Amino acid sequence: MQLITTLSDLREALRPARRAEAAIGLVPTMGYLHRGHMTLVDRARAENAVTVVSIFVNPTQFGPNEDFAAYPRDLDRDLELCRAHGVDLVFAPDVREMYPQPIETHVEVESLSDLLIGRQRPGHFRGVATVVTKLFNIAEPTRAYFGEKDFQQLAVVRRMVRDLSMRVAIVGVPTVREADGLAMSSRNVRLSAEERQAAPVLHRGLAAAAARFADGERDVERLLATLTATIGAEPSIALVSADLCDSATLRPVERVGPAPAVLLVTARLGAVVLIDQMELVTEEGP
Ligand SMILES: Nc1ncnc2c1ncn2[C@@H]1O[C@H](COP(=O)(O)OP(=O)(O)OP(=O)(O)O)[C@@H](O)[C@H]1O
Ligand SMILES: CC(C)(CO)[C@@H](O)C(=O)[O-]
Ligand code: BAL
Repeated sequence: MQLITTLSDLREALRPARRAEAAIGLVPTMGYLHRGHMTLVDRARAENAVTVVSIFVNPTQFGPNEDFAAYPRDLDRDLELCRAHGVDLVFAPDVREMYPQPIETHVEVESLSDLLIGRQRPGHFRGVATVVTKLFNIAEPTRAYFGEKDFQQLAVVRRMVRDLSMRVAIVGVPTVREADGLAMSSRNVRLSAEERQAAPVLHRGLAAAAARFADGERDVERLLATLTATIGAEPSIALVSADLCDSATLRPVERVGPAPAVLLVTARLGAVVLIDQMELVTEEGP
């Protein structure tokens, strides 16, 4: 496995694969890797000749009062995990390498970036779409892997790739959870013991609403009431948002079905903001 920190070195390292027309899988991350990331890596390894993991805490997707500085980082531990999972190249540039001067060109998916998390984090998805475009231009992957945990981000990336005719195939990977249901996330390490104890209620709320849906409930207000009441029973959690949206457009739905819908939740536990999601798909399917 090779650790690469410059754009030119990554392009050079990928030259043999490109000459051989070998498939390149890219897993973009912000590091502090966990089993959720490694499911993306394992998928990339299974489907490509070369697997690249990028580790870059992208400053342009964090707002002024967000946790860029506090975001967990441990490159040595990340490299050990990547080595153990057979990653070929780890691309871990510093901010100066990715942004040698302030950039004036931005990518933004208009219809998907200012609602839901985009309303809570103005400019976030412009930062995400722009840095992912840079990563795609640098690595020129055959496939790129993103988690369904960041459901809105995945929708933004899919729409960007479609709109800009990018040649990369986007692969969505289901959310990986702890045994108690909490979605694995780098930010979980910042939870206090009490907050960690309370955090699984996010998943419990989603599961309770999904169970009502499976029992035939199609009324959006009732499904959201189940979600919010379950989470609201946990006093140490501040619910930021709970939405039931069309999975493709992320617009609120009046009733669920037949198009797939998704429950999206954001909550604050002390200084940590966590997100989670759960899709609701009717038997009729899409
Ligand atoms: N539990 C998980 N299951 C599936 N994919 C995940 C999971 N956690 C992260 N990912 C995916 O890994 C990629 C990198 O995410 P990132 O590095 O931001 O980690 P993270 O765990 O989402 O951290 P945080 O949410 O705290 O920023 C993203 O595509 C993300 O959706
Ligand atoms: C996709 C990504 C690596 C872009 O910085 C980040 O948003 C993330 O880790 O989800
Ligand atoms: N996966 C989350 C990326 C962020 O919070 O910036």
